[in-house]
Amino acid sequence: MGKSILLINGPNLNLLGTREPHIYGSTTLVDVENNAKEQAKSLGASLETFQSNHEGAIVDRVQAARGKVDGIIINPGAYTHTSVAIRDALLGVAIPFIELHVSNVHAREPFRHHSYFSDKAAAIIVGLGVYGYKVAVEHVAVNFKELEKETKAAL
Ligand SMILES: O=C1C[C@@](O)(C(=O)O)C[C@@H](O)[C@@H]1O
Repeated sequence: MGKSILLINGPNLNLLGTREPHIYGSTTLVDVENNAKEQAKSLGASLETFQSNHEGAIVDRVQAARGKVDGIIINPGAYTHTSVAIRDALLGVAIPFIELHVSNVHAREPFRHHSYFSDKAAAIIVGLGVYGYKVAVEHVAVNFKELEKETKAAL
């Protein structure tokens, strides 16, 4: 059966395409989400999208995914650097996730260098622009089962 994927974008990513385009590019979130859905479909997977500027709403959405989703792709936006609550939600539902950043956070302000997600993420994608979403969808749709097996074997 095809994978079920949840794509979550955090605060201010609704402004993608218009927000600081020199950093985040000119593709809008609607384009990113539609492309991701089409791509998932072409790989035999299904993909739902969620964007919120509110930490608790993201926690609620992650909790609602419990038992229903094979993998989460999350760009937590600024919550990357602050949110123990979203980290705990992801660990609580035990769904493997990919952490994604459009920009290379490590080449930016020092406060962006720390992430509450990276040590628990199955993979981290930074600095590929919106192309990162394409890589993430392909990885979850095609490779995630293999990855789970490898991770379990290594434990
Ligand atoms: O909102 C964002 C977007 C971001 O997650 C990125 O996609 O590059 C990087 C974060 O530091 C920032 O707060």
